[in-house]
Amino acid sequence: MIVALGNDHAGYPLKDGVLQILRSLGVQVIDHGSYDAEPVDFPDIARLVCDSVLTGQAQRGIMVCGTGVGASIAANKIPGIRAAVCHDIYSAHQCVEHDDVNVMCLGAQIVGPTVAAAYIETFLKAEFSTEEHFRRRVAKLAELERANYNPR
Ligand SMILES: O=C(CO)[C@H](O)[C@H](O)[C@H](O)COP(=O)(O)O
Repeated sequence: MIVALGNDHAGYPLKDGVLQILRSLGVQVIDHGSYDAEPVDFPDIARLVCDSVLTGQAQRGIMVCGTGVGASIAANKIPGIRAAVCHDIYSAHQCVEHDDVNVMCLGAQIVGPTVAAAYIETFLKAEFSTEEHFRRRVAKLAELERANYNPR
C-alpha cells in the first residue's frame, strides 16, 4: 500500500512517529511535508495529500495537524475525498467500513505516537463494506458533492 502523508507545523511533532509506524507496517510513503516546525497552512498540505489519493498515486491519505479538525475540513472540501478525524479505534475502522473514508486526520496535540500507531494500523487494515446500504450512502455523498447546493 502507498500512503500520502502530510502535516502542518502543529502536526510536525507527530511526524517522525507516524513515519516509523508506516515503515513498520511496510507501507510506502509519499511525504508531502511540511518538514520542520515553521508555520504552514494546513489547507495547502491537505490539497497535496488529497491530490495523491485522487490521482491514484496513493490508496489512502493521512493528515496530521494540531487537532485533525482543520485538516479534515480542508480535505472534505475536495470532491472524492472522504476524510475523518480518528481519535479512537472504533472510528478508525468503522469510518472505512461504512463511509469509505480515504483520508485519516490526526491531531498531534491530542494523541501521541503509541496511540496514533494503533489508529493508523486499524485504519489501513480496514476495508469498505460490500453491503448495499453503505454503498448507497457513499453514492449519496458523491451526489451532494455534485449538487449546486442551496440550503432549503
Ligand atoms: O489544528 C489545526 C487546525 O485544526 C492546525 O494545526 C493549526 O495549526 C492550529 O490551528 C494551530 O495554529 P497556529 O498556527 O499554531 O496558531
